[in-house]
Amino acid sequence: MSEGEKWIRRGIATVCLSGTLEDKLAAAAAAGFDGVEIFENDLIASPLSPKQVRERCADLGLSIDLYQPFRDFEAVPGELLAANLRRAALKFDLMEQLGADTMLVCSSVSPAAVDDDDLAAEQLYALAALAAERGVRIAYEALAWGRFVNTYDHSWEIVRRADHPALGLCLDSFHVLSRGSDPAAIRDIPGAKLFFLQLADAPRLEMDVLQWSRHHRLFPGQGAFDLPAFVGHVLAAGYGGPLSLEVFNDVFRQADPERAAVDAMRSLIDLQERLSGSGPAAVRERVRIADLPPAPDLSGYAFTELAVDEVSGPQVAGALAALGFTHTGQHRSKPVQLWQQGSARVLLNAASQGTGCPGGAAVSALAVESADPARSARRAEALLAPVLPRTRGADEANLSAVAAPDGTSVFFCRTGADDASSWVSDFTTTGTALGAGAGLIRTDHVALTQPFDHFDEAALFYRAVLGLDPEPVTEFAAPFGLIRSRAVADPSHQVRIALSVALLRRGDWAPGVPDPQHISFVTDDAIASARAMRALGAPLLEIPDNYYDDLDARLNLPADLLAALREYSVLYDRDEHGELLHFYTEVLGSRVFFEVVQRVGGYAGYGAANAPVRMAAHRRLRMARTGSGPA
Ligand SMILES: O=C(O)c1ccc(O)c(O)c1
Ligand SMILES: [Mg+2]
Repeated sequence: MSEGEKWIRRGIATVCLSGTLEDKLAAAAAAGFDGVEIFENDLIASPLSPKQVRERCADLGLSIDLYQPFRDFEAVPGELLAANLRRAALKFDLMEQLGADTMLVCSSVSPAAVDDDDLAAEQLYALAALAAERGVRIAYEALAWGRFVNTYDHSWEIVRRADHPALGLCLDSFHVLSRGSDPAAIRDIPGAKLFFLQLADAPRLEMDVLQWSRHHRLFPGQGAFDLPAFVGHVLAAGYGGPLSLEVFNDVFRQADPERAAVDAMRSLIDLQERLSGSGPAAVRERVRIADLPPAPDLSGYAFTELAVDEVSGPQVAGALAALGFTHTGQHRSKPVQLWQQGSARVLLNAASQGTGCPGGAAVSALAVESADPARSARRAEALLAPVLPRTRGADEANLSAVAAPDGTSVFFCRTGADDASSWVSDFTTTGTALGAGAGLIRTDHVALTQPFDHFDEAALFYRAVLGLDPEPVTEFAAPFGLIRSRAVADPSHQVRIALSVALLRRGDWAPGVPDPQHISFVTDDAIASARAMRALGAPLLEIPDNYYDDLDARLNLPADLLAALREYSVLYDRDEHGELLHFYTEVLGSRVFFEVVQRVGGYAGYGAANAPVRMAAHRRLRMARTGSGPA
């Protein structure tokens, strides 16, 4: 077997990407794909002749793995068959010029089709015979909404009956998994009959399957389907073609194609890593990516960094002091302060440009404690994370950082090490964190609102780059629109990142905090921390009485607990594992605030049920401050 055949090839359908055919091909090549599926409409709209497209692809190092889709062919009355075969013959001419040897035929949705498997098989045989004369293969795909053929086992039954060497199957994970078919039986199909494999993930939705497919597909790892298991079956059956993405998604179709293609490639690298972890050795070897180091264990946050300016800097510093933090260090060469309490560390960086607006503050970086920071950085690069250029003094730590899709820098550190990954020696000591402060122990999570167009990309990025596990998507009704959130966390829950997004693009009426972000710290006694912080003058967020009356009605908490929660404006939630007591500060600068959480008995969530109350409280304060509305 040659090197070229040993490693599985990666492809992408042009329909996944935005722009003209030329834009799409350039983007696919730049992201490192080996091949493309050419979507017919992209070709039709292109000024390039099929031969020129072939040349363009060759120049870009792309093979044309599939021409698609050819629709409404099979099981029609005789007079229509002739027309369909003529249509196919002309497409075979085109494919010859393109240099594409496989044509996708989707199961018919035509009102002219009849429910007759023998007729479908007979006509597909005729098509395959014509194709074979032209050196072309037919890959028959059951659309989930096909009129009579809408499951993979049915499409296989027809292909099996037709029994022509130029006729095989195209399996599309969306069509198989959206219908709830058991993919395990794919293993029983001869590998040589699996001509093509299209991959798409999707969120679990209860809706019409065609709408679901045409608008909501996602790249593997971004949705709810078990793609590693699915692909595992297909490879175990002996499929030898590419892993090819076919994702119809409203957002991706409007996104910068170069960026979307990178997101797509990252999804395949991640999928290959998952596949290489189990299954037969021969399959594992084919999908393995040699230069992708496994994710090192993470043991927590080294620090989080806020970009501040001369207005927000002192305001945030004052708030941190009142939360019991100590200003323990000053950067040797930059206007960066280190604040610490327990192992919770916050940097205030007045040098970066990233505050968003005058007087604003924003999360500019998060730094994780990695068992092997250099390996973490190599992994991030292998997953196509943009490596950030760094300016640093001669003897300062050489921390590598990458940029997440939302612009946040991600650093890999080992705070206790005596090498470059320990960043603390870049700071001169300005104070010592004495005692317990106000009881904060470490950072619990960082919550980042994502740009609408990059939510799914960001979740996959953080998950794959940092080796985190996704938590279920939750959605809740908030005062200014629905919010979707999804957290990702390492297996031991030392690093949690909570991502959220408004379900629709925001309009102009956006009176809430725009794109809020917060950093959450752990206490083991929320009431005591709130009391201590209040005594220090911390700007804690007040929660209205209605909230506590409702808590009482819903949960019947012990009276003294309820009274303490109410007195200190501490919120409460419960899940099947335990309880959450948590409270917030006011917004500092334009969008950032802090949270304190006490997780009791393994509570796993983030208090989403309370987020609307928090949002309304923040809005009330904002209006009171700016004098532009009722308090
Ligand atoms: O939505 C469609 O029409 C369509 C076309 C081609 C495909 O491969 C597919 O999965 C869906
Ligand atoms: Mg398909």
